[in-house]
Amino acid sequence: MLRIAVPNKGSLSEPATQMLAEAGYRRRRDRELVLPDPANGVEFFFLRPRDIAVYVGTGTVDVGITGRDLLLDSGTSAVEHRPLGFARSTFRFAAPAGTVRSVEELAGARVATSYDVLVGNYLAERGINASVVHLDGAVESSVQLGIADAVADVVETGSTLRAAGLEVFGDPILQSEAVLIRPADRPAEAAVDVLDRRLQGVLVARRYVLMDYDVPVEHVDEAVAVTPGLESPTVSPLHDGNWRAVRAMVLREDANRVMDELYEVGARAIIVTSIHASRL
Ligand SMILES: Nc1ncnc2c1ncn2[C@@H]1O[C@H](COP(=O)(O)OP(=O)(O)OP(=O)(O)O)[C@@H](O)[C@H]1O
Ligand SMILES: O=P(O)(O)OC[C@H]1O[C@H](OP(=O)(O)OP(=O)(O)O)[C@H](O)[C@@H]1O
Ligand SMILES: [Mg+2]
Repeated sequence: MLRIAVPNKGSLSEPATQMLAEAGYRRRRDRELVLPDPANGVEFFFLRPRDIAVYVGTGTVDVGITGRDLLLDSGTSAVEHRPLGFARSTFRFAAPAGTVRSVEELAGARVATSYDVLVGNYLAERGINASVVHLDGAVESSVQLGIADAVADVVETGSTLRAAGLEVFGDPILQSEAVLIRPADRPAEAAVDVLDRRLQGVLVARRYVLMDYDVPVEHVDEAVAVTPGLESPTVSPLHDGNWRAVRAMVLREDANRVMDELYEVGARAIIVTSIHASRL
């Protein structure tokens, strides 16, 4: 039975649960901490997102979902197996407008963060001697309240920073997103491969749509060049021998541009459908 750690709270919890449900696993109904799913040969452990790398790093659980930032901050030996495409954020320094312009200027300053190891390593690698102030959350308030000169925190829309009168400076410390992690010293076992393929299937189903259209025989090559698909598009005969039907996968975000281009080359009856599940 594969043991899988899943965040029980916070920004990662709901999208992780949703993704696992779309991948065909049993969904958590209440606030259970352990959820066996024997039909799929797995057992879920709902843990604090910050603790997941600790469990996976020691091999207590086989695989887990957490944030890349949390993984790096954990200092454990767990490794990233695959990015999962949700909870995307950057991790950045910020300070009141005009007070700190570069990371080098943090020398001698107090930097508040919930990610001490990540920030400590980043500063140490650059030889910058700043003191790291640990806070559990609402880090953005620390400067106004006088216990820090700058912060290092998760930024998604930037609205929390703005509301606190802070501005980012320096390069992003990290681009983060939810990731599947596994122990460093253990090769991915077959059961992990199944989970991994299922999660990839969800990612593909979310990223792509299926496009069907009819096109005159003499324009098939031009149309197929617009929709090359993953391997190669399906081209089928129609009852009217002058036309062909084509089916191909297209990136969801490109769907309208692709439909415009297909129409230009003579395609008609262009239909887009969502992909419910996939296995590449
Ligand atoms: N606004 C956000 N947008 C995207 N990802 C976020 C956001 N806030 C936190 N995360 C991500 O969530 C993970 C942190 O989860 P955690 O549950 O510790 O904090 P949280 O989501 O802020 O929840 P809490 O309410 O407990 O503070 C990190 O990987 C972080 O990058
Ligand atoms: O750039 P934004 O879209 O504003 O999002 C970023 C904010 O979201 C998270 O905070 P959360 O609400 O989880 O509170 P916390 O600081 O107590 O964790 C994160 O810690 C940032 O503060
Ligand atoms: Mg938070």
